[in-house]
Amino acid sequence: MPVLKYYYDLLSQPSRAIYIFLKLANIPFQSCPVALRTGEHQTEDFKSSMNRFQKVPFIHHGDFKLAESVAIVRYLAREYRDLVPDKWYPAESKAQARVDEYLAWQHANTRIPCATYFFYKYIIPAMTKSPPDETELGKLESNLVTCLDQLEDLWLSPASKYIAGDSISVADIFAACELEQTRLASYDVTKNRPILKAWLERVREECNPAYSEAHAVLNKLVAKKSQSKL
Ligand SMILES: N[C@@H](CCC(=O)N[C@@H](CS)C(=O)NCC(=O)O)C(=O)O
Repeated sequence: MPVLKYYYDLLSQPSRAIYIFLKLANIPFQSCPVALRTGEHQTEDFKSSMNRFQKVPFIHHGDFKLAESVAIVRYLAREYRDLVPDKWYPAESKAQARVDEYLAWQHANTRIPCATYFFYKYIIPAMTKSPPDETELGKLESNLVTCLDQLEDLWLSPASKYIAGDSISVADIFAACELEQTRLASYDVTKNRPILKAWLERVREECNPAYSEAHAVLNKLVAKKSQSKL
């Protein structure tokens, strides 16, 4: 098996998801951090030699280069089938299809609402040094609320312990990493949401210590932000 190089930034939600998966599956990899904040991904050289989409996460597996977190997780689950515990991406057709159903759904229905809210409330004000437009922020918050309602109503309720059923899978890792990002925008996704809160606690616990390791930088920034408000 060729060396697996993993390129990521732990402040990126899909980067954390793949990082946690690699750790939980005991897949050996060479760690290749990319600091998005320095813009190192924006050069022509990066585009031609590293990742043509100029985003993280991505992998180089020998000569093979692959981007897009969902494609990466599926590829790794196939390539390292002997290492990866089945629960993370089940081999059985229908169980795998249920995980895939969420991975397809989440792009538009979890990632976009969470990431857009985070970007508008946290990144843009940090860049422009001015507060976000309240009307626009209200619209984005309402999209986020819809996303959380749907996670509870369509995926976790009434009896589903995890996103894809009774067993934890990569679907839960992807969802949790997106939701965690909103803490930086001072949004508590678990407030008045006992189902989501219990699920998130289960996921954190079952994915530790990899989960905490992946979220350490984000947790530090959240703590710094709340201290600056005191
Ligand atoms: N659909 C892609 C999304 C990748 C993505 O949007 N990455 C962001 C960080 S979360 C990025 O690299 N942004 C840098 C930029 O757009 O300049 C995936 O799932 O891997």
